[in-house]
Amino acid sequence: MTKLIERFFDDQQTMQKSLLANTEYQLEKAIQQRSEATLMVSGGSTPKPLYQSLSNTNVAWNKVTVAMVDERWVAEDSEASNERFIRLNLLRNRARNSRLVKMKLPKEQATLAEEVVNRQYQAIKAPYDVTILGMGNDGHTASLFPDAQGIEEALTSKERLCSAINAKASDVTGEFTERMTLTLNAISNSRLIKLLITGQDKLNTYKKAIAGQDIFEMPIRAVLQQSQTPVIVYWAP
Ligand SMILES: O=C(O)[C@H](O)[C@@H](O)[C@H](O)[C@H](O)COP(=O)(O)O
Repeated sequence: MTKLIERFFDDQQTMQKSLLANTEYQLEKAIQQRSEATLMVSGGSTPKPLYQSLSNTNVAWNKVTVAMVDERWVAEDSEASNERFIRLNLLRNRARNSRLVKMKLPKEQATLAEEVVNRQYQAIKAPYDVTILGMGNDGHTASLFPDAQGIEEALTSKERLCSAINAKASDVTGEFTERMTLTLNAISNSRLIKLLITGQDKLNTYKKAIAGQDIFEMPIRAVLQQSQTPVIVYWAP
């Protein structure tokens, strides 16, 4: 069982403040100790305020590699693109000098890009310093969706860092079922994982996740159950 640290707050503002301070500290510590830092970033609405505030901090951003945790297989200028979201919210202000490792390549299908994306991710220094994750009420994290095509390999491969995923269409995926995602193997190879969730529904989902075992039913369980890396769960109503 991994070290699960639950940091539950009274409101989102206090949560974001603490999250910002801790993330900034982790990046600065990494730069001090190893002259560089790696920040793995998810899409989703919950980390948006964190990214916006982080972009204004005094971290030595030219020493930071930012890499995508997951991506929808859409054009880079699409509103559904996580890369676009990261460029608009994080890679600006002082953080505009950081290096971005993207997942979306000009290939028609995610599966056709898997090999090259894996090679590019192999060049990122690991363990990653901070990995930011979200969670959906279907139990997905990153783009590790229950019942998706490719999920078994993404949760069990010991070599792969990134996997192409074809999710079952649902309210959560919308029309964006074709994805690229970090594998569990890559996510676990972090110094610290931060899971960001808000609202009562997500709290209920989280409680259901920690109460059960089946990682294919709720892929977030695989992150909560791994024993390699501490996970800090940030929650606010
Ligand atoms: O591309 C994405 O959408 C994400 O990387 C995904 O895994 C997200 O983190 C969760 O769906 C939670 O999203 P919210 O923070 O918007 O609830």
